[in-house]
Amino acid sequence: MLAIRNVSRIFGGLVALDKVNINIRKGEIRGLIGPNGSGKTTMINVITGFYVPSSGTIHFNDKDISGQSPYNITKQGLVRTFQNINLFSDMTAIENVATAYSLHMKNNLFSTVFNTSFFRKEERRSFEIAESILDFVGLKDKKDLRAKNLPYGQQRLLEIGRALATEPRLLLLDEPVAGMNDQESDEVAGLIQKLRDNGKTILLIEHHMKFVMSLCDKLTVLSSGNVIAEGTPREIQNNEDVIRIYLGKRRTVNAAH
Ligand SMILES: Nc1ncnc2c1ncn2[C@@H]1O[C@H](COP(=O)(O)OP(=O)(O)OP(=O)(O)O)[C@@H](O)[C@H]1O
Repeated sequence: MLAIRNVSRIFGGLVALDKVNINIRKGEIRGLIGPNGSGKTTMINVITGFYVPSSGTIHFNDKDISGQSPYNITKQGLVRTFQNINLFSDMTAIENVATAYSLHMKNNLFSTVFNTSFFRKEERRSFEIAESILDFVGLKDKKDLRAKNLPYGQQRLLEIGRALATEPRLLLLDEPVAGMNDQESDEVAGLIQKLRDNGKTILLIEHHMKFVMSLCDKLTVLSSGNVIAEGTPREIQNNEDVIRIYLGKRRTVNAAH
């Protein structure tokens, strides 16, 4: 579904990604891990069009998307969430999701300005869809609360809800459980599994080892812009190179976090 071939990204003299190859199959949950500064965020930014690759290609469903704008890439079903909360804080939960859906559907200016019956119908539909998405992410009973009044974990769930409103086929989650307690991260893990069961493909960056090890089908490990290992969580836990790069922090990858 996603084929990253020989992708490099250079900032000045710094090689943030060095001829990276990654292939992601439809329906898998892939984790991208690696120490700070190893190139994970740069990889997501390159995939989603926020950065243009210095060289190499990215194909999504067999189509070359390298260097396309983030807007165009999102429209094709490759959608991301951000490390930091990125909600309309004064809007309610349902408004946040409905807005994301409407923007995705792009009501034309004419119908918006003149408030035609078409627009009113579309608006009703966007709220119906938003409600079903909130139900899916477990926030239906919070739909009328302002985003800023939700606890942190629920704000992150709402962000995933906003991403779902743009009808992704491949969802990229940037540190989805950063700062969450165990119960909150279990909820996110359950949601990601449910997404996969509904036909989505997931690529996630996460430092929380227990989370990625229990959730992901396969892991790709970056170190200094290079893929140093790829395999099942069990294979990665036993990989000498991976254990070595994590040794500075903890004794084994398995024990981390
Ligand atoms: N816009 C930029 N300009 C210059 N250097 C950058 C830029 N973005 C990233 N880098 C550098 O590229 C390297 C990879 O950074 P990146 O943020 O992708 O790593 P990361 O694995 O996501 O780290 P973390 O886990 O801390 O988020 C780092 O050395 C970083 O300083």
